[in-house]
Amino acid sequence: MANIADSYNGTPTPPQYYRSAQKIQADIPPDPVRIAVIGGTGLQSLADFTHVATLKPSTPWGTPSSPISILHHPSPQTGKPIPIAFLSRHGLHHELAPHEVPSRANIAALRSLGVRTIIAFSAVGSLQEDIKPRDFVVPDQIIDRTKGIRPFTFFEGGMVGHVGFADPFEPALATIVQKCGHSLAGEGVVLHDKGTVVCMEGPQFSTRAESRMYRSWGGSVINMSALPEAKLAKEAEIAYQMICMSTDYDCWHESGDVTVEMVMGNMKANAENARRFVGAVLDELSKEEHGDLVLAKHLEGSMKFAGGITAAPGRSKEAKEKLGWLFPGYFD
Ligand SMILES: CSC[C@H]1O[C@H](OP(=O)(O)O)[C@H](O)[C@@H]1O
Ligand SMILES: Nc1ncnc2[nH]cnc12
Repeated sequence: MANIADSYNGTPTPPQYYRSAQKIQADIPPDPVRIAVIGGTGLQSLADFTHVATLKPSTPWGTPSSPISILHHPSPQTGKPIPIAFLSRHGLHHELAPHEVPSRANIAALRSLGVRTIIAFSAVGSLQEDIKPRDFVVPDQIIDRTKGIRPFTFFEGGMVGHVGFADPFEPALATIVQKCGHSLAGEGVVLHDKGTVVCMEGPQFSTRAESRMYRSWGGSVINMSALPEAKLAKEAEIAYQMICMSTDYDCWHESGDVTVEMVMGNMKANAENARRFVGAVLDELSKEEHGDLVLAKHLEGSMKFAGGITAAPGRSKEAKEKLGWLFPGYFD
């Protein structure tokens, strides 16, 4: 049996060992974890939930951005605790720049725990007058303006995979998120049901010419985090939806250029609404009627075919081992 040291020595830990190898503070809840929240800028923890364990998993793609907290969320129907995984995208202290976020390790680690649904939070700049600072947006599309310097696929080095990415977010999850957001209108949550998120490389903010160009392209909001996270979630057969909170008008707007103080100030001022929003979404996802969606049944097995294009003689041993870790039994 693997021991706790395996979490630290860089050895990829097979998913089946996580219960024994990666417990740090307490026993892992007996149920597999199906739902994860990835917190972004200004949302580095979910304080209102009961913390039951902290995991430090290792994967063939390295270690995640932060320890993974396992939280208990009481089911609104049965009161039974539902385990939720929480990961802080930029680390516990925001020490990782957008291009340094180990997205493959994050997504692989979450999948290995059993996660099949991710709600990802992001602080964004607004590219549209009607999306005001502190408004929320449920994006349905992405424009990729990253520069190819972030590892963006699990399928490489001897195993090729091509997955559909026409809808980068999960429409059924978006519907739930929209309903929950609107239910909080009385608490001051303003929600835009759709939007295109431009994902830029950063870490510098855009030039004014770029910001104006993104507006002319139909961009609604801009961040530095939607990719490769959304692509990797898709490859990992995980239903993924981002919730964006506008923190500024980017630099196209006459009100002034974006600064970190502005982003953090608006994020902090609206943190309570962000937490309420996430809580409402978790309440809804915990309902039995969403069981199949939360398990992403509709995505299950899709990579067996999308990732099986490389004929057996062309598959490298290393790629097979890594992908076998992520998808046990798919490519044997
Ligand atoms: C601190 S402003 C730029 C930073 O904020 C957003 O982070 P996240 O998406 O993780 O909330 C944006 O993507 C940039 O990484
Ligand atoms: N204006 C902006 N550009 C890119 N990412 C952001 N995150 C928050 N505001 C942003």
